[in-house]
Amino acid sequence: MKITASFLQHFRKEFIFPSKDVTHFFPQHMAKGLNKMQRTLATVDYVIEVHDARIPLSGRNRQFKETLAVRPHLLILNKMDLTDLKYKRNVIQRLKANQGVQEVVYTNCKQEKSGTVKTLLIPKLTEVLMGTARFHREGLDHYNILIIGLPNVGKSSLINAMRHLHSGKGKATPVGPHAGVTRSVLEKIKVSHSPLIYVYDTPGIMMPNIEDMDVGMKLALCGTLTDHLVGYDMIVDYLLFWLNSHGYFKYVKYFNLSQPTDDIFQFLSNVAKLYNVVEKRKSPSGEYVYKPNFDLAAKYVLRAFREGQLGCYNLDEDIVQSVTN
Ligand SMILES: Nc1nc2c(ncn2[C@@H]2O[C@H](COP(=O)(O)OP(=O)(O)OP(=O)(O)O)[C@@H](O)[C@H]2O)c(=O)[nH]1
Repeated sequence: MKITASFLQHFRKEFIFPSKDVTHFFPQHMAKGLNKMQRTLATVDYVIEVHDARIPLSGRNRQFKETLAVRPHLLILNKMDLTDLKYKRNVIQRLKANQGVQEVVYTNCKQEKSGTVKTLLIPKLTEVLMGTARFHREGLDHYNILIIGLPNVGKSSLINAMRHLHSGKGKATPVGPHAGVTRSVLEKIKVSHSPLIYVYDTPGIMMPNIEDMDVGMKLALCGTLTDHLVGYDMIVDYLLFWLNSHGYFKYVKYFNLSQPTDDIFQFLSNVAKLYNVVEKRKSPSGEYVYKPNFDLAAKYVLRAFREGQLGCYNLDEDIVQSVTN
């Protein structure tokens, strides 16, 4: 069966990504954060940028340098448990060659049992800190680090994992599945004794860089934008398009379908039936009609994707391949 690209067919020409609306929900929150960040910078030695490993090349805000006046040296690609690691080497090469990143570390901050923060991040951080010029903070016995990144990429989870590693203390920075959870006041947390490293509790939230619709939809798929502003069914339609056009059909079995489909309405109807999210309504003639709840069905699909149930993907795999081939 030939799977066509439904998203392209239906929307590419007519659909303009609602980037303004989507990013407008952040301004107050982000403006405050930026203000705080800028005031904090005088006492910051180093900036760590966190990004989602499923979109290693898309959506990063490259204005970090101007906004923060400190160059982020270390890029953390978090949620490595959800990405396709066969592209890891090429992604790192590409980031270093084309995006001016000096160091890249992959982490999984959700299941820190896997030890990525302890075994990969802390040693790398120590190494880069030792080799970094300290500007006006020369001679001080401790390092201050500011963590920045787009909403929902795992900044608070990273701080919690570092805090836990060092002190055995549990969660203190709020973590949530939706974009824009962190709001608290800046506080310093000790995350390493030797060298003495502190991390600012409130991670800096940056505006995503939505270059085009593909990038916007990938950001939405990873939960970096506000779902309801983009539209649940729209995000799922993009997901279906992406999976089909890359030949990934794990979703067929997961949602009990008989075959792949590029029809978003048929797909969501099936999911709605499977999860029993069908509304019963009385028609004007008195008969009952059953209407699938597309929004709820789409939420189930998104949750499955974001938990890795539909497979682990690098949504930038085309860009990575186009460079390395
Ligand atoms: N699978 C997986 N999920 C993660 C990982 N790190 C964080 N998460 C989840 O991603 C979601 C967002 O995590 P947060 O730590 O709140 O992200 P944040 O960047 O601080 O979010 P904002 O406060 O919105 O900026 C939560 O549901 C976390 O449990 C990871 O490495 N793997």
